[in-house]
Amino acid sequence: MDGQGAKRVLDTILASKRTEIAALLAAPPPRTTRVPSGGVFEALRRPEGGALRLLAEVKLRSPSVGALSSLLRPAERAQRYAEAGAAMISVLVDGPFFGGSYDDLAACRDALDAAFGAARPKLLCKEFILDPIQLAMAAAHGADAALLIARITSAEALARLADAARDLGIEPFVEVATEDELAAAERAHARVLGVNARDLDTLAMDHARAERVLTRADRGAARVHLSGLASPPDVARIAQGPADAALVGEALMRQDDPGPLLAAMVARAAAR
Ligand SMILES: O=P(O)(O)OC[C@@H](O)[C@@H](O)c1c[nH]c2ccccc12
Repeated sequence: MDGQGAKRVLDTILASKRTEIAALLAAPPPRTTRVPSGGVFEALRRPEGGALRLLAEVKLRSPSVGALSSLLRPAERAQRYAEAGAAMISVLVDGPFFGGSYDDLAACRDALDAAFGAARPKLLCKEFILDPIQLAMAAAHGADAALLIARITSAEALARLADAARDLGIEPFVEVATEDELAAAERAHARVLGVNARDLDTLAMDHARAERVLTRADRGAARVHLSGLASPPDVARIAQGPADAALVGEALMRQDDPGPLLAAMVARAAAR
């Protein structure tokens, strides 16, 4: 896909979200017994001399690569990720473009609670969030954190969404790609920052830009490298840099059994 095609996809996704939001607002508010756990910042923060934390993603497909492995159901996959040492599991809940759902998130949460109790990895709800109703859905379906993408909102809206997330007890996980977006994230008081090496408008990968933005980010934040990591040596390279944590999606989603690859990545996350 070229840059213009990618931009059109993002615009199409956002238009579809506005329709979904209208439907969510018209429906009865979500009810739940699931409670966010807190502790997301601490789970992602790398102690001095400690290992890079790893986040593993459940993403059944994506607009740029198409279908990925769906042999394991999301909840089974989340358990493999937890067994292999993921600090956090990111679940795509967008349906039309990424093949996910809020029910997938809830199934992951319930399976992890049953298998690991309080020692379970944290859960990140990944969605294109434009309205607080999506945050309420994330919390009701078991998220501990929700992705807020600086690229798709104004700085003011980003700060309001971050406050709304905190009011629900979930951690705003703010994704940025550029220095301007970083400034907006910092104004929203984000303490968990994801720096996407892939530009959402063009889909172009730029690891040098990601490292630069990560280096400029507040050292008090948990700083997460997002996208483009394919192998244990890629993880070892990020572990040498400024990031506290790194997120891996597609490479794990190409595996019918992601356990061995994630375990090998965790083993290479140690040294700085
Ligand atoms: O599959 P990759 O290259 O490992 O990247 C994962 C993750 O960063 C990517 O899925 C992502 C980052 N930001 C997003 C926003 C929406 C949807 C998806 C994403």
